[in-house]
Amino acid sequence: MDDPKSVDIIYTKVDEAPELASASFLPIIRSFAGAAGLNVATRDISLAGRIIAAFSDRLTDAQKQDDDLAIMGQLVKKPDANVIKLPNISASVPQLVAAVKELQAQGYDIPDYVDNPSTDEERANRAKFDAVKGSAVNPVLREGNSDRRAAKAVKSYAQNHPHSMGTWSADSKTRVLTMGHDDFRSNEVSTIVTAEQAGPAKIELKTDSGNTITLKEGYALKEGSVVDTTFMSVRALQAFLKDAIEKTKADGTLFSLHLKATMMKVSDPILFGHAVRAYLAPVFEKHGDAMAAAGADPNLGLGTMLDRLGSDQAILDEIKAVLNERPPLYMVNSDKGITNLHVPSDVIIDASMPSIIRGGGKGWGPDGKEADTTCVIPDSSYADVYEQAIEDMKANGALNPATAGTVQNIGLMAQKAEEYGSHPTTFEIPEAGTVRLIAANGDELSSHKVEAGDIWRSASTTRAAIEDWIKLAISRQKAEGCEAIFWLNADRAHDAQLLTMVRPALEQAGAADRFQIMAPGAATTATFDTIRQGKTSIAVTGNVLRDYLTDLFPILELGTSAKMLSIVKLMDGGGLFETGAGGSAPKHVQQLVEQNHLRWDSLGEFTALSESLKFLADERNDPKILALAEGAEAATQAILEGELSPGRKVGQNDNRDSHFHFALNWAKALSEQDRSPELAEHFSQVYAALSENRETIERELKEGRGQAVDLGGYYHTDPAKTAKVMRPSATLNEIIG
Ligand SMILES: NC(=O)C1=CN([C@@H]2O[C@H](COP(=O)(O)OP(=O)(O)OC[C@H]3O[C@@H](n4cnc5c(N)ncnc54)[C@H](OP(=O)(O)O)[C@@H]3O)[C@@H](O)[C@H]2O)C=CC1
Ligand SMILES: O=C(O)CCC(=O)C(=O)O
Ligand SMILES: [Mg+2]
Repeated sequence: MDDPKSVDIIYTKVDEAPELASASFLPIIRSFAGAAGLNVATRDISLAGRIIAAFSDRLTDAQKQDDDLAIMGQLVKKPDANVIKLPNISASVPQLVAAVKELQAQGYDIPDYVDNPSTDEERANRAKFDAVKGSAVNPVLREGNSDRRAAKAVKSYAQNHPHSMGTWSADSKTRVLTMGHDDFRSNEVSTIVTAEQAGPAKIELKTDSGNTITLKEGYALKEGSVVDTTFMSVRALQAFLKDAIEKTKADGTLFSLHLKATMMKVSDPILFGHAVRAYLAPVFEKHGDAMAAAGADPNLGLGTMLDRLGSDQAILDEIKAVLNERPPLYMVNSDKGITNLHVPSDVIIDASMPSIIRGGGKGWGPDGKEADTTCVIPDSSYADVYEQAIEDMKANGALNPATAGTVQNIGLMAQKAEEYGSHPTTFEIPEAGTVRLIAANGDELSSHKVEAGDIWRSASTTRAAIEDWIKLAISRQKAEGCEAIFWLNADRAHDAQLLTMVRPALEQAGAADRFQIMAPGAATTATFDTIRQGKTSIAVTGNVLRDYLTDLFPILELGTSAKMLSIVKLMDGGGLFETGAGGSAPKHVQQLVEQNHLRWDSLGEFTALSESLKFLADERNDPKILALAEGAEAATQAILEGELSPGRKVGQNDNRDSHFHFALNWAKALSEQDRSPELAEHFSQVYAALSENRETIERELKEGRGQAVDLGGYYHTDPAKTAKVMRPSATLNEIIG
């Protein structure tokens, strides 16, 4: 890491496909920004980097790393923060275990991840792993609300080059099943913290056997925060899952479960485990003890269970038999036999449901064929969005990306808003009793009667975050002048509290007539109606729907959420520019390793880069930086118009080729602008060198395509090996260098 005093932009170091792309693209950015005197530094928020930082006390000096995530957590609260954030792995336990294994093999003294820690040391290590697990990065960096939309050029490109869509038929058997009672949605209690109640609250379980267990002390509640508590009844969940399996069997569809085990890292792995247990119920009934003894924990997924059962043929045969008689499972990879229930983080609802909807309601079955799918979404808080989307497809057919309008999103995300901030206050209840949330002044804010195994949680959202979100919505609606809907349900406890702030704020701003307020299901139908007419709608939503909708609509409109502009206006004045709205595409890494082709599209990085530079230019009133920003925008446009984005197959252009063309067009634009004669002079030389050597560079970039490559690791790759693969053109490197 460079001298922090001279850092202008932080570009995050992450994992998987986006990190491979950075190996090629970041040297180009640094070279171009360097010409304007800017220093682009990196901070490591990768899974491997976070593990190394957490256990640095056990490592050699050469292996140690700073806790870059903690440093960035401070940075985003400073007014001059300017961060380009790429997607990083939010690790499930199987991913975490694999990363640890890889680091150990590379000579790092990282302890094993222990399922059931029994000594103080194991418990201390486990606490460190728990902090690294799941969506551990985004909540720390996202100190602002979210503004996600497709840039105009990106949207019109998608309309002119529509991606493939599956066909929907009115008699598709695909549907959503959700609980609708005894779940998080129906048990929710919500309140706004008063001045007297503010301060450290307490969460207590008074057991039916007469004991008091303190689940949490020092739960900091601020005046004006909306605080929710709720729980999922495990008894109702088990009955629901049993029934869902039977209904799926009767329908003759695939069984698929959709959760967010990464972002809801405490609750959703438990829900996932219940689903695995329900699906394999006959095996657990017969062999429960032997499976527990082997560590075949359903929360970790069928994949880990099968590994741990090793060669226990009797149980393995039994599992096989049950898989055969149950409804067929929706497959993550039917060639490799990886099911929906194998790894909790393989089926992430924000990406998995849109993919089914884009595909005409189809999923892949164990026979490698497409089939209608029953989509099991246990909690009913947001399930009706997907239900209504499916109904809309059945009634009106697939969305046409050539003519569809667009949905933008303004999401309430700042300061660990809503459910995504609830991990430290989520508990699997050890014993039947009553859970109470008690404010600092002793007021009881909520009380829930629970049973052993129920999942209880509390989430809070600060008034400052809510007010900032409403302001952002008002200013974006003003800028677009289009339809804008607050996706809030007056009949849901939490939303009703938000509405007590939203309605007066809109009135006060004189904007009430420019916004509608609709429950999520109705808003879904209305929004599809709007975009089917080619118009724009702004969805103003809470944190979870921010996540869901910014994959759902982009995947239908653009084919992927990787192309989205994703801006987080930090509440303390800085800017966080996320690259796209999607994930880190593990399949793309596999293709690179096997065929030396990286189909990752860096359009998200391109648009984030110009936004970050624009922000900096504005802040410093610096024409040189503005020239860089506008040049980057022109280069992005040239990539789109020239159809220079990566293709899916080896032999086509890949990620590296697109970076070369980006550099070429960026240099061209800079050589032609008149904001900075100095930059024009410098980049006319760069442009001349790149264009004169174009054929050589293109040939060098394509050498070795089709052959397997070695990156020296998966989670912790070897920088020299990666650079060799991702920067194969000596000519380009020399010009850029
Ligand atoms: N902001 C963040 O930090 C986020 C992180 N994640 C993490 O990412 C990992 C993978 O998540 P997953 O849900 O599979 O999502 P991904 O977005 O990685 O994958 C879904 C599919 O989207 C397509 N895709 C995504 N990005 C691109 C791109 N830049 N160019 C071209 N195609 C793209 C790919 O389709 P195809 O294979 O057809 O080419 C890919 O397989 C997980 O570890 C998850 O926790 C997930 C979401 C956001
Ligand atoms: O933090 C994560 O795990 C994923 C984030 C995500 O999906 C999103 O913000 O859209
Ligand atoms: Mg998402």
